[in-house]
Amino acid sequence: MKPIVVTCGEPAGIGPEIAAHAWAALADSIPMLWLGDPRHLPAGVPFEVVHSAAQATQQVSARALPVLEHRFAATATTGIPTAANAQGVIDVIARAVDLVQSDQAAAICTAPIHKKALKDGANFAYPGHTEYLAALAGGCDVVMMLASEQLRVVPATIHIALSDVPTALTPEVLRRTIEITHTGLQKQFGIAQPRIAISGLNPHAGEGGAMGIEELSWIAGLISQMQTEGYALQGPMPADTMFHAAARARYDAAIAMYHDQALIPIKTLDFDLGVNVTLGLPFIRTSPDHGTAFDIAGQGIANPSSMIEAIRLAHKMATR
Ligand SMILES: NC(=O)c1ccc[n+]([C@@H]2O[C@H](COP(=O)([O-])OP(=O)(O)OC[C@H]3O[C@@H](n4cnc5c(N)ncnc54)[C@H](O)[C@@H]3O)[C@@H](O)[C@H]2O)c1
Ligand SMILES: N[C@H](C(=O)O)[C@H](O)COP(=O)(O)O
Repeated sequence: MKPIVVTCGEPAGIGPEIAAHAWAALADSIPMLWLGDPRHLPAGVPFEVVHSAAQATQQVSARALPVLEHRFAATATTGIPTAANAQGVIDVIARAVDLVQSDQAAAICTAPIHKKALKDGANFAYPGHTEYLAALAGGCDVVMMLASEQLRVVPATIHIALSDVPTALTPEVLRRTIEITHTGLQKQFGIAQPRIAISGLNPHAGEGGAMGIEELSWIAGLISQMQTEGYALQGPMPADTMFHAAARARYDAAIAMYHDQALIPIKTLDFDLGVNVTLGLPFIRTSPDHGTAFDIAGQGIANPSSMIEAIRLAHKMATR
């Protein structure tokens, strides 16, 4: 099987150490290839430089972390991003996409990036991996899903200011989010008839127009229309009461209207095991659900569980 390519992410963050832990946990079962600068790996991690994805064999993996070297401008200081390294972080993501699109790798698992460090250091034009990967894939429509055993959530708008949400959230955007989520649940999660719950935008889903009008003016109508087209949808539901255990049992994924409405419930329920999956790409991409954690980088205390789950899920999707 082709390896899962794991990007280094921000070298000043916890990405390199959790990738090393993930290799130690998964080396027997999942071939992986770390793409980055070996100078950024924690001291003592056994690694072996390979020159192509094909060389990242199970035999190599059994004795060391296979590394496809990507030379960065500088070494890294844990907890403090180096501006000169920002372009390397961006280039590694693009190189990983090349590997998967040329069929040399089975999937991509990205370690966390620090968005502001990339913007400050290299004028990175994208607010996150999700948007950058969509551009690298030729400008396809994508959605960001965070998934765990307990919950799958998708925000209809992603990395934008809260004040921009009501304008950015249009019937076209919500329809596309529902369509991509539905297809992703079928193809990547193997759910034949996905049930999708959709939140309202306003408190109490607008409470009949008393607390906002978007639910009445178009969200409910779009949901009804798409139900007649065969989608198994519920909503608009008040966001505050759609994430308790009994409610979660009634759907396969929840679509919320903005970033925190979707991500607070899953990171509260399952921060250690949540996985970020981009749906709509022509290749598989997963990521841990947490960020660069500068406050604990280099201390050996970062929990690798979300990274391990992200690699496992990428492998499961690739072999489905
Ligand atoms: N996939 C990604 O690239 C990704 C995901 C989320 C956040 N980010 C970025 O990461 C940067 C920092 O974001 P943040 O501070 O909001 O969130 P964060 O997830 O980096 O940290 C939040 C808190 O959780 C702790 N934490 C995070 N991961 C942990 C782990 N594996 N083990 C133990 N504790 C852990 C941190 O120490 C911190 O206290 C931002 O630039 C953000 O955009 C990137
Ligand atoms: N929005 C995500 C989160 O808060 O977990 C995170 O920033 C990752 O986004 P990308 O995968 O687009 O970098």
